Amino acid sequence: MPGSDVSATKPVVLLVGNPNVGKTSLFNALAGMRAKTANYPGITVDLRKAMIQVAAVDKDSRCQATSEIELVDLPGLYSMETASPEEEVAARSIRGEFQGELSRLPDAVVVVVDATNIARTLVLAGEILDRNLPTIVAVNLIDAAESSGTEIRFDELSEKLGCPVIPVSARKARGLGELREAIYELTKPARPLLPIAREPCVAGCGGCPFAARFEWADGVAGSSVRQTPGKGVKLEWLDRLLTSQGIGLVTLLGVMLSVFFLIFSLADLPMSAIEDGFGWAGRVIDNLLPSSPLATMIWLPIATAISLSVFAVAYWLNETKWTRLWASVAVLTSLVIGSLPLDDFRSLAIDGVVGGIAGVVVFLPQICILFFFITLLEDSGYMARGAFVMERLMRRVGLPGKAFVPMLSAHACAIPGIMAARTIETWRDRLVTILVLPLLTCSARLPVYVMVAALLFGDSPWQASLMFAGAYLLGLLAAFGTAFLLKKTVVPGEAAPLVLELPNYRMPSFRNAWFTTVERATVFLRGAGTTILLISVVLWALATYPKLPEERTFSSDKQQAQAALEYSYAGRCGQMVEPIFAPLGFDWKIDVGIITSFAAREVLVSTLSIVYGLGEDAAEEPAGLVETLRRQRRPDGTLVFSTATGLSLLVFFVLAMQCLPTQVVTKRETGSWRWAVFQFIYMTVLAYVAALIVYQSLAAAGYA
Ligand SMILES: Nc1nc2c(ncn2[C@@H]2O[C@H](COP(=O)(O)OP(=O)(O)OP(=O)(O)O)[C@@H](O)[C@H]2O)c(=O)[nH]1
Ligand SMILES: [Mg+2]
Repeated sequence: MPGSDVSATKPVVLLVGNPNVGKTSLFNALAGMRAKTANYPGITVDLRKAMIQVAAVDKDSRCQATSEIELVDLPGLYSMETASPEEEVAARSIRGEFQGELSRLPDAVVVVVDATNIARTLVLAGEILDRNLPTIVAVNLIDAAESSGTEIRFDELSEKLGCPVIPVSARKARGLGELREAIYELTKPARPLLPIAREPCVAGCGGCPFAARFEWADGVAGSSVRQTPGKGVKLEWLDRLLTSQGIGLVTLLGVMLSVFFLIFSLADLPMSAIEDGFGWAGRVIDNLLPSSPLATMIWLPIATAISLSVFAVAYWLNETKWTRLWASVAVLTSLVIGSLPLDDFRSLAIDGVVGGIAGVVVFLPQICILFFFITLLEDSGYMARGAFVMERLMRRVGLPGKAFVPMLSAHACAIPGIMAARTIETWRDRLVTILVLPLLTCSARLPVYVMVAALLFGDSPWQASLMFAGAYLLGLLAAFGTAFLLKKTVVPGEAAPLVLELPNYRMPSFRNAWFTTVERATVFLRGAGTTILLISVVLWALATYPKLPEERTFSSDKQQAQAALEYSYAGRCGQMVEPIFAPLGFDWKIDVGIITSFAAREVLVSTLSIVYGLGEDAAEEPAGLVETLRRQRRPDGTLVFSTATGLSLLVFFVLAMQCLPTQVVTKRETGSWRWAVFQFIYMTVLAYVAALIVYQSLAAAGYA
């Protein structure tokens, strides 16, 4: 957790409010952080802390006085009478009962309310004010309120509430200085005790306290908020359409299809630029390494010299502690350089390292474009309408409505999705959600989808995006089908419905979309530079050694390269499992990719890049991954990547469980390996059978 090295003596200030009022956005703006925000409720499920400076001009001394406070972002809650675990996290912190670091009453509470919906979001403020904690009300989203013609008299509001009221806009960074000042005043050491000039918010109600609170909030809002007639945009008709069973579903499909179309029409240019870049890097390395026979002879002493100097630098680096990791990498590299003959080293650098990394990184543009648009959609409020449409279908198959947010996160990666399933109250609902989440398309599958789309439908962005949408849909249908089967067999029961308040439409923030995209890209590149790089080097070694005996001769270089590949460990291994995957249309080189991709799915593309790259004739014009794959032929002369094989490979990757970290998290969240093993067997068998059906039926129809 960021900033957890917090001293207990600093004042603790809580950010409290209804879900989706912009608490996390305000937290990010005040603390300079980038925690996840989105325009639907239930994004924050745990508390998050940061130390921030608050300051004010001291009235007596007339100097700027500063102090440090601990700001805590909480999950949203509607009332102190909580309904779900994440609301309970927030309520306990307010009551000062939270075990661990927050085990005392907060020094101040900032209640965040939504300027576009004051009456509803003030209800909680009333409840907090009745607790007599030092409170500030921050009216957020004033930018949105202004543009919809809502006028708020903040002085009057402050008088009615009996506490400071600060208008802010987390998005536009307005009012942050005033808020900091107000926090400073409330938390400064010698703070005078403020008399409470306010009637308790539920005074005089003999009946239902909830009704009284709503009435009170309506009264306060009614007297201090004015709506300019005709200015606010009423979009109820749109919501009726977007959440209806028919049009809503069609719209959701259309929106997703358009995003996929954008991916394929925009990514072409950056993708070929990256491909060219790696091609250029390969040529540079090739030219840098000496190639004359004499140089080959003296390579060993040169390599030893390079190796020793790298080692010396590594040793020196090791003295400073933080570079130990890099020093070990350098030592390892120096050993490899020193021990390889020149030609092998050339192949390792060009085919193994550059080829392996290039195979994955070329798909970066697609991933960036996807996340950019999805974040914009989330922020606009549209995704919450999508949730509404999906919720009805989900409940029918036994998935709880609350599974929607985990399902949305699982489209980046199953692991945060499984963790987000913690918000689901009942064990049955949580288990079903956890078991089906890995079937949804995570970003590790994207390179495989894009590769197949480029192979089969390289010239038609429309067909490519349809295929893409089909793959997403297949994952979703498989998840629904599995949930339904589970409901009928292993974990029977009815799922709980979701009470979801539709958030207002908001102008999406490009800044937020940009940062989310950069974050996803960084995760992806870090993977390419570490895991994928390591696997690529190991795979290169397995596909290169043992070498063909010298005495064997071949009629062409291409034949020799093929024979060498078949003779290697990877080749033998691939040929051994060939009979298992042959009915799915895979040749033994794809099988090597299937085996390595159980480490991480995207390793398939780097593996294919290396294995097919090594089998190429060195004299032939080098090509990018997709072009290389497209020209591969089987021994009988037919294309390896026919429509049947391509789609069978795609289906296998949509459905197979090929992610060890996810399994570990499933084990942790369900408390036993039983469910992780169940998930693995179930998904792998499903993937095999589905790919088998796809290949055999397409082959029968003449597409093999
Ligand atoms: N226009 C505008 N939008 C804002 C502002 N503050 C937040 N938002 C948007 O409101 C949405 C919700 O923001 P969050 O910060 O995730 O809200 P939250 O209160 O933390 O939500 P939960 O964690 O789900 O309770 C996001 O789409 C934000 O971009 C603002 O000042 N102006
Ligand atoms: Mg939040």
